[in-house]
Amino acid sequence: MEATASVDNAVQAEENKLKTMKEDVIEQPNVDDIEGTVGTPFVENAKMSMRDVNVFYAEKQAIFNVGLDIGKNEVVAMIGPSGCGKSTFLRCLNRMNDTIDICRVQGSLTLEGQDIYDPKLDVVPLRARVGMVFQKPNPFPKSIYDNVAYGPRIHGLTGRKAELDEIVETSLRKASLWEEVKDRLHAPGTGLSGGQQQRLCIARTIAVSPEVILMDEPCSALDPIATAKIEELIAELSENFTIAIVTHSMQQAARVSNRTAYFHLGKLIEVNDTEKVFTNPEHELTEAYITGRFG
Ligand SMILES: Nc1ncnc2c1ncn2[C@@H]1O[C@H](COP(=O)(O)OP(=O)(O)OP(=O)(O)O)[C@@H](O)[C@H]1O
Repeated sequence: MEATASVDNAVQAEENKLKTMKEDVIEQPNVDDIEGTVGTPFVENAKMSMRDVNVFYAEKQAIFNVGLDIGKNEVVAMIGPSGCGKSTFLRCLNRMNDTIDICRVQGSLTLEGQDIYDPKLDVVPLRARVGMVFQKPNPFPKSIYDNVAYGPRIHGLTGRKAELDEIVETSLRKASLWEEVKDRLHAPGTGLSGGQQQRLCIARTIAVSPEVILMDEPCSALDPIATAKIEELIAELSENFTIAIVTHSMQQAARVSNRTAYFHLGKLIEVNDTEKVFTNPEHELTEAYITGRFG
């Protein structure tokens, strides 16, 4: 009898727990019901300014009226559920979406006041000024040296060997890779570990002296130690560069960024100082996301 009662109690306790959890879960809102962005999407010393940005893949709209500034030497993290448009928005910032035929970008997007969608603007120098590091490290099938020297060569930054050597060394140092590779600069870049390859890709981006670095989930293919190295590096890089990073990891956003932008269903819901977003979010959707309560 006693044993049955204690089983009943345990079952009841479990049911109560499930009920409370269910009450905590919130339903996905209708995209049409979300209006505007709360917090501080705009800053005074903006390096890049985006206003009324709408993005379509053929007929399907992926980004709705997004307005956001990225301040000089700031690290802005973009977070949100899968498919909310983080990567699409990031790729607008150096016209990477131009490579997708069905993608249309509308709105105003400027770099230091210059319209980056001006039809007269050449995207090659734009992509040097606004460099990009991808999810999966993608070194060229060339030596470590040539990976880093590639950009300066094609952009004609220097024709002199000594200067190129200097750019390669400085870029590898800034990417915290120099000590690990200085004795094998002519070995293939693809022979490095995943974390080293990603730092090589960062060195390659830095080598053309970008002003802004876009990072699209730069650590998602890396182990925790390699991830920690890249996160440390992001903090160092922010002294000289402006950085926008898309990440699935809320811990990573909290560790590396100054401001965090929360996207949901293609809308920018909240932008605030990172500490505020993770400790005292202004919008209920942000709170639901960071506490893992989406149904
Ligand atoms: N090349 C494409 N063609 C058509 N639709 C696309 C394309 N790329 C993205 N989309 C759609 O646009 C929306 C936003 O996708 P996006 O990849 O920007 O989201 P995300 O937040 O970065 O997602 P994830 O976190 O899963 O990478 C999604 O509905 C996606 O299916």
